[in-house]
Amino acid sequence: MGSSLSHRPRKRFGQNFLHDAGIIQRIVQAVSPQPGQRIVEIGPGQGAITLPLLEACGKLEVVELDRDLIQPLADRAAGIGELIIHQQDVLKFDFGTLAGDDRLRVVGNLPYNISTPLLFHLIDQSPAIQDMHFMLQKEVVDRMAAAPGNSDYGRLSVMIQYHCKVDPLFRVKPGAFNPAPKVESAIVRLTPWQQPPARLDDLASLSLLVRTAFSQRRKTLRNTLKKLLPAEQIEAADVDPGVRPETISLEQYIKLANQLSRMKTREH
Ligand SMILES: C[S@@+](CC[C@H](N)C(=O)[O-])C[C@H]1O[C@@H](n2cnc3c(N)ncnc32)[C@H](O)[C@@H]1O
Repeated sequence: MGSSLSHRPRKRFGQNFLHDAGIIQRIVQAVSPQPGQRIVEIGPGQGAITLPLLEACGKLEVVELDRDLIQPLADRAAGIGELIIHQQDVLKFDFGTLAGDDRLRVVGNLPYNISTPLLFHLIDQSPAIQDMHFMLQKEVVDRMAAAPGNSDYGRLSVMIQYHCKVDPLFRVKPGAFNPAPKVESAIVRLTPWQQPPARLDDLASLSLLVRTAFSQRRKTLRNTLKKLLPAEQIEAADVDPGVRPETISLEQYIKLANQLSRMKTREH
């Protein structure tokens, strides 16, 4: 245990360790781990959430990049339950290799510097996931949960909401961590939809369209989507080409994406 206590948090790994027992308890209660469930934790660090999760479910897999944290973590888990540690970069981790029969539950106080690419990496695998509970920068949670018309509404909102139901749970103050981050944090629950919210012909079209639309938030769709979808095609999807990207709902983006797929098919 001595070596873990002397570990100096590493900024490049986004290490802000949770020490507030009340917050740790609230997170574990929100996850509500049950014996036998397949749970994977991203970035266990010194085990703040890992150990109570392990205690509740008896077996846990974790993905941690920092080699120096592995042995102290294994030592702490000894006698509590079966902890399987993958010393790897989670952005390259194939969650499919963990797949048994039940869908995975994913938990993590995420390194904030990789949170957006990590969310996109995970939603690609969402059919294999039952739910995810994450600590993130509060502002990222606000963007994930934002509705059309809100200034936080953007690419992250549309793409996450296409895959998952987003439930912001509670806020966490910087003082709950060591070292304290500069920003406020929040816990969010993401539950992948069993059925997509509307019929989408292909995900690549939605992704391209949303990225292009929000590349210039202040311009109208007519202007930003010019090279992808002419105004009459936007109208054909029942969307007004004269409006800005932040006013378009997920269902409307799906209609536009289907229009784009149809055009691509016609061109080939
Ligand atoms: C914010 S800390 C959280 C630590 C611990 N779960 C806690 O709540 O105290 C983020 C953790 O993710 C790990 N990490 C950073 N980048 C990672 C990556 N690319 N893949 C896996 N783990 C990573 C860090 O080493 C660190 O342990």
